[in-house]
Amino acid sequence: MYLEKMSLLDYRNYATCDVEFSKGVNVFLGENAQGKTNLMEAIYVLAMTRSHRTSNDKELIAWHKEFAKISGRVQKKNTQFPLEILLSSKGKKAKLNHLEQRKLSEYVGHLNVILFAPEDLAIVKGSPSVRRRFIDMEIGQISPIYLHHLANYQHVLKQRNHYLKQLMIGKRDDHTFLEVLTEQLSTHGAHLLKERMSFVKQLEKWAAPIHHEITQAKEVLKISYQPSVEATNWEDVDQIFLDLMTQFEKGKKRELDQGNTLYGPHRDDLLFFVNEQNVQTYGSQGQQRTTALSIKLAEIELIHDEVGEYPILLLDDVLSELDDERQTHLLTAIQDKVQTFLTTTSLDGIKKHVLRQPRTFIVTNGCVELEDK
Ligand SMILES: Nc1ncnc2c1ncn2[C@@H]1O[C@H](COP(=O)(O)OP(=O)(O)OP(=O)(O)O)[C@@H](O)[C@H]1O
Repeated sequence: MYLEKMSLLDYRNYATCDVEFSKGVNVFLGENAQGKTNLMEAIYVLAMTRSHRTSNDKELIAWHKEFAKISGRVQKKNTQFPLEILLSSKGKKAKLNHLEQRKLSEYVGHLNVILFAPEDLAIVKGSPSVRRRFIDMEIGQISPIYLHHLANYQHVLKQRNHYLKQLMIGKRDDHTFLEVLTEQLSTHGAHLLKERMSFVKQLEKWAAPIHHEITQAKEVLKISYQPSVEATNWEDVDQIFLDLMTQFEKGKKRELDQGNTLYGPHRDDLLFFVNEQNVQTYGSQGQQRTTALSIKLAEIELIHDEVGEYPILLLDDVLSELDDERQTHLLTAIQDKVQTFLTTTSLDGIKKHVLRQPRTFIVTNGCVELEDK
């Protein structure tokens, strides 16, 4: 799949902008703070309905404006369609084929995107919440039902935490409602866990050989999901539900003492091991970078496997951060099959010969122009 064109209206520092992209490599070249990342972000929002940089949609609207619009046209093997996102202080609307989608989860997944930015090192180095968000965003792209369970899980979790606090401070003493919430949480939680376990297995299947190759067979990458609840069979959603319920029963006193939900997918983590050592704790900066790169490249293959088409790839400010070998590996892996967008302040540090006929855009103060050849 590829994004044929995109238009912006009052998006960040763009008043208006219309760009037609190449199916291959697109380069956004410009000085600092001109709007290169804003363009990448707009593509990401068009695909995912939310930014990778902020959870506050108001920041995306140009200063002193009421609303912002991003529209684009997607080409797939057998179909093509327009997408549109409208952002306003009242909320956002997502249109697929000019029709507003009632649920954002029904919109997400029509344009698949993988973003690789320097912050992605946090998937390896950062806190468990970063990794949980990563898993949720990536599975959400290939499974709308996952997003449905996730939204419900988060809603019930909030309610349950609030109710546990009220029980803790003695404002309530009826445990029947807690049981109802526990059952609902376990229902949605079981679906999340089943999908996460299967996703992590797939991710490892694709990432391990890529990592092996980038490190010239020196390193073996393993990825392990760390659940806060033990289940007897991760492929059986009913069994996971029962195991969650059992854990809540066992841990009831602890939860009531702390007024908080202590088990379930919102407490889980993902660990990366290189040659059997936890790369977050013991890995060098280089090993952590390679791990992040392997994961991103694996995701491209994973989406292709699930969806039948390659996603588009956004490389925000990462190419110059990679050494020659990793750069070559990345660019060769995507060549001719993945539509790629990359930002840079200079093409100097970039292996231009590997980039076959890129389309270069000059970005200056919220304006995008095709480079004169
Ligand atoms: N809501 C907004 N309205 C208007 N301008 C905004 C808004 N949000 C950010 N900006 C402006 O966008 C510019 C930053 O753009 P962006 O983050 O895309 O920079 P960049 O070209 O990627 O730079 P760098 O190379 O430093 O990463 C800044 O000048 C900032 O003031």
